[in-house]
Amino acid sequence: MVKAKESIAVIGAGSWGTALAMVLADNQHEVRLWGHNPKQIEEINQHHTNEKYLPGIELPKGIKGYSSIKEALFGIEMIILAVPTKAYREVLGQIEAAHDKPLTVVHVSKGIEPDSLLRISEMIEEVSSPDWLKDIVVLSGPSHAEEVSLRHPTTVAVSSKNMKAAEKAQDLFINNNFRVYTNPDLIGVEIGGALKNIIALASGITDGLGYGDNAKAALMTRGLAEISRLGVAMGANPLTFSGLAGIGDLIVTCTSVHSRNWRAGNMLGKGKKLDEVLESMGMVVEGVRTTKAAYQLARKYEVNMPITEALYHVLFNGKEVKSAVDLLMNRSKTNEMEELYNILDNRQ
Ligand SMILES: NC(=O)C1=CN([C@@H]2O[C@H](COP(=O)(O)OP(=O)(O)OC[C@H]3O[C@@H](n4cnc5c(N)ncnc54)[C@H](OP(=O)(O)O)[C@@H]3O)[C@@H](O)[C@H]2O)C=CC1
Ligand SMILES: O=C(CO)COP(=O)(O)O
Repeated sequence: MVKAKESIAVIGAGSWGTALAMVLADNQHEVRLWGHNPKQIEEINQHHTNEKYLPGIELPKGIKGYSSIKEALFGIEMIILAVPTKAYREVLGQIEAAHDKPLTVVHVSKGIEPDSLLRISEMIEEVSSPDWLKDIVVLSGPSHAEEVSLRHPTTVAVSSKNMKAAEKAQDLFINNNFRVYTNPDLIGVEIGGALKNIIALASGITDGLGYGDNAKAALMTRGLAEISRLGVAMGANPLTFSGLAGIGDLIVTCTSVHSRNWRAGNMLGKGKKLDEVLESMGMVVEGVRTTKAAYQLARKYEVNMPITEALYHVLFNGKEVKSAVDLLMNRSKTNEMEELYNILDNRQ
């Protein structure tokens, strides 16, 4: 596949920003990786490594680190936004002040903002002036940075209100190891990627409690049911949840030791306190804030989300993990498919 060489700025030099910079550099694009830690940028430029976030990985020489966002954005028309959700407003403010040309933003983060209850693309739209923001694309799917950086086969989906912009992102990233699909359901792709982290935390907890595969399969299946219920109430296409940004990402995050959400949950299940767990991680655990946001969204849309609710009480109200599981198992009996039938009836 012959591709046009582009100049692209990756904003955020953590694990995911760095792994995606590698994919773009492998595709021969000029890649500027911006991070706010000058020492880390020096390491990227001098040693071609990012040891804190991708230990043992040699970065392609085509990646150049930048600690000045103004320099990183000079002449640039496409950025990849790869910072934690909670940093978006601050970083978008810096981009607005430093941009050179109108930008297409490909966001690759997985979260929902608590209280405002905005999806990431909505937050970008709210914060950014149309003077500099051209299009917003989301890239999401089952993709641990550690495996992408080893060039192991990975599949993701891209979506946007403007599918031409999504197709452009597909062309920039796709290669023999990194297969990119388009999906026109922006809401579903963002909701699936964000909410699977809640179920990954819960799966880590049941693993930490010593429960087995039955418990995890139950969480994943019933978790997907409640993610779909909320997503559909918010306007998503139910089919998206059986795709890469839905079940795909749920599987990879609930079953992999690479997942920071699973690992954090595992420590909670073993009896550690949330504060000490988050301190020991050294990387973002998006599922914690997303649990709060999803709990609030469930109330707003009057959708039943028992796993999210149980986890919310564990994380924010000091509920014991074991009693949260007992509570879930002792809910009043129900028909597995009832709510699905209701959703389908309402859509006719
Ligand atoms: N890692 C993965 O496998 C995947 C992650 N994602 C998503 O990508 C997003 C980013 O995650 P990931 O890269 O893993 O997170 P990491 O914790 O690995 O890295 C986060 C990066 O963002 C930087 N950062 C934090 N706050 C700011 C700020 N205010 N201004 C500038 N930079 C900031 C951090 O800098 P510092 O080092 O100074 O803290 C760090 O470089 C998340 O939403 C995550 O869910 C999606 C798919 C896969
Ligand atoms: O989103 C991811 C894989 O698709 C990464 O998950 P964690 O943030 O839990 O590591």
